[in-house]
Amino acid sequence: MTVQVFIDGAAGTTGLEIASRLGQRDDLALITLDEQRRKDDTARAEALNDCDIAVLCLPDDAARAAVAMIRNDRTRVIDASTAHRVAPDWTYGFPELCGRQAVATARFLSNPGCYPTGFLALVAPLVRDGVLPEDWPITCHAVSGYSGGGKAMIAQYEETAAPPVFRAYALSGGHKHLDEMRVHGGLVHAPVFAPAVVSGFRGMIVEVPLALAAMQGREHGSDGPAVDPAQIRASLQAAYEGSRIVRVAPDGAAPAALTIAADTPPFDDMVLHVLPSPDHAQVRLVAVLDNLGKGASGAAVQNLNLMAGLCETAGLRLAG
Ligand SMILES: NC(=O)C1=CN([C@@H]2O[C@H](COP(=O)(O)OP(=O)(O)OC[C@H]3O[C@@H](n4cnc5c(N)ncnc54)[C@H](OP(=O)(O)O)[C@@H]3O)[C@@H](O)[C@H]2O)C=CC1
Ligand SMILES: CC(=O)N[C@@H](CCC(=O)OP(=O)(O)O)C(=O)O
Repeated sequence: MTVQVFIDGAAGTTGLEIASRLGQRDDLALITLDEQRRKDDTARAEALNDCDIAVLCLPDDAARAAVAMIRNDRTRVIDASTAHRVAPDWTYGFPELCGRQAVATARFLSNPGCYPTGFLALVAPLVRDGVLPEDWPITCHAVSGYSGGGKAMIAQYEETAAPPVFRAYALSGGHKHLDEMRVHGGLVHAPVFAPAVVSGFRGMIVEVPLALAAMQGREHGSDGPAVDPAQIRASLQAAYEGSRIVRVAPDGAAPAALTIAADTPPFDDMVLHVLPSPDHAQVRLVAVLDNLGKGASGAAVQNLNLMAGLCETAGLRLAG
């Protein structure tokens, strides 16, 4: 039987990219609402209750309201918003970290945030494997394309004469992703999070620098085992072994730069770099991903495929 999918918020940035990924598929049928009805609650409630899987690409409050409109015990939900990411009765939709089976059987699934996807891919396996203590003081620097801010930010960048080329924000802390990073990272403390937006459309670089030597001999005890970049690499390689989506860049000389081209097409893979200093006293962990690929829309399609029992990567634009 063909799986019926309804994208609530299909005219938005994330929704459009999901629809374009699903457009050529014949194993799924899309329920669509025209421009006049896409924000009509009666039409939305009908679609939400008629579909097998609803993908919510809405602001947080609208996503909560959409879930409340579901009156049956059958419709399954993938929520791309922040609303349910640390809710205890929701499954966190990061199959490489939380398990494909958990995703495949989820009724209510929360799609990870874009920055947390890069952050958690780098940090969660290390904490889980005991390579990093759960109370390590972690910092995360990240740079996103402006599509990360949705339609409103796209308009700011594309309809303003001279938008900023670089915009650091969340300067007083309190970013909406902090809880998600802490909880799913297995961390005691939320990271110090320093995000920025640049004037390219898509893509993001998320970095977690670790001062390995500086931390030895402090609260973790001078006799404690040193954290070595080789252990970090081994933990990440084991976590993503066999994944076609998340991979660890080969060991060797660090690239001169990590870049995302201004006109880069959508991409769904995420590459993790382990970049130690020559003396291994420091390491920079860096994730390169598309905020609208593994950071949102591609991840939603991956989760949808697992939930519907379809090929995990069908419909994702994967290189190879
Ligand atoms: N952009 C990104 O890179 C990422 C986004 N997300 C999350 O995905 C969600 C959607 O984000 P994004 O696509 O960027 O946002 P957009 O603003 O681009 O799209 C949101 C869409 O939801 C529609 N909408 C708002 N309220 C309602 C409502 N009550 N009923 C029906 N439709 C409604 C909007 O309508 P209208 O067109 O009229 O404004 C718009 O089309 C957000 O929660 C965001 O946090 C997650 C990861 C990354
Ligand atoms: C560039 C930009 O503004 N990014 C957004 C995060 C992207 C997003 O919409 O958040 P989710 O990934 O949680 O859905 C922000 O920092 O609030």
